[in-house]
Amino acid sequence: MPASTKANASTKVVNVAVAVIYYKNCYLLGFRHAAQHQGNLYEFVGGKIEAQEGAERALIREVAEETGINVDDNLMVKLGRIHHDYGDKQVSLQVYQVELIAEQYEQHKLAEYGLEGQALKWVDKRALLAGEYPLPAANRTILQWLQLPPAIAITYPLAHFGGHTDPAAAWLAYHQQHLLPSAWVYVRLKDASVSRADRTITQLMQQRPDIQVILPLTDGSLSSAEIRDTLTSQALMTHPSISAYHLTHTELLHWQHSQYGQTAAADSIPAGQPLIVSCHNAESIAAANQLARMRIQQQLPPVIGIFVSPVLSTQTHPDTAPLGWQAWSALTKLADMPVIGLGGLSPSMIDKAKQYGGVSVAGIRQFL
Ligand SMILES: Nc1nc2c([nH]c(=O)n2[C@H]2C[C@H](O)[C@@H](COP(=O)(O)OP(=O)(O)OP(=O)(O)O)O2)c(=O)[nH]1
Repeated sequence: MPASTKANASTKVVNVAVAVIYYKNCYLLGFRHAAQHQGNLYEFVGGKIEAQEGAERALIREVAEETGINVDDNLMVKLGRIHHDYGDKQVSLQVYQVELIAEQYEQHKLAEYGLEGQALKWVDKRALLAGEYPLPAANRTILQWLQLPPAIAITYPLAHFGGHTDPAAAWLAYHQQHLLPSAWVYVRLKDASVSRADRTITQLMQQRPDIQVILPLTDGSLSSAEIRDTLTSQALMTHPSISAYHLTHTELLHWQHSQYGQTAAADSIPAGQPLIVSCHNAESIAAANQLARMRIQQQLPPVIGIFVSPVLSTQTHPDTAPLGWQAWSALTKLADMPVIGLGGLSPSMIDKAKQYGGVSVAGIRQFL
């Protein structure tokens, strides 16, 4: 093959549809043949998207061809899109979660081989996420996405306890008591006093070591650098329950603009933890996609989700017009990472959120 043709072949991006098939806590993996690209590794069922074929159609076809499972009528929820450069091949994975119904699982749970002779294995979610099954490098991001729970609680702003003699103590007592066991919690006070925010958040994490914490990049009105110096003090930085850092819509757009000039905002984003970002429109989702691509390229922990809000009207933002489910659903389609519904929702609305393209729901009052 002439060198130029070889170079073109290696830069051509292969579009792949990937199905994360599961029933309850059991996830289906295939095993790639030694001779295949990324051979001798486990994989989620999937394959190349053909010309003129959409990702979802390709997925239905590949799942049927490889496993015999007909997922035509199953709900598919898009998790995201990953561009990965393996050096010898570039792939763009379009990843969907496909939940089987009991009958489908019963029918296929004992199959040890797929229709193409490949080994199949149903594995426990915990073992999968713990990395017990070696997968291609691009799948690291998928495993991080799968950590997201169906519901995320958000703490009340400190001002909510403004009537108390010691609002921080009241905030702490309330959340210490009301957070559900092992809950994922976006812990923020929306308070201008950085030292108070730091102290109060640390206390909550000490009192409730079971919770998984999403920390604000900033809290109150101080600059990213100041809060990071305080919030990422040794004790907090190394706390095992920090699941992610959160960027507000404003911080995200600030990051995007700083890409082309001063880099202070870019530098203020922690490199060691996954991120969750707030978006309200197509522009900020495009910025979140850009940030997500950069994190993958730099092999940093990924953007594991975005809050897209407000889905419905809320008491906290009575003047903001809600998106409504249809417009929210249109926005979920633009995102290259899992979407979390926020605004006027309750944990019981998770099924509705999935039907409209999200993977989780979040909120304050209904989630505490
Ligand atoms: N099916 C699947 N492919 C994955 C995953 N992760 C990942 O990086 N890939 C990559 C490996 C391959 O380069 C590509 C999948 O393409 P494929 O399975 O249709 O293609 P292949 O090269 O193995 O097969 P072929 O050319 O012989 O048809 O995507 C995954 O979880 N599932």
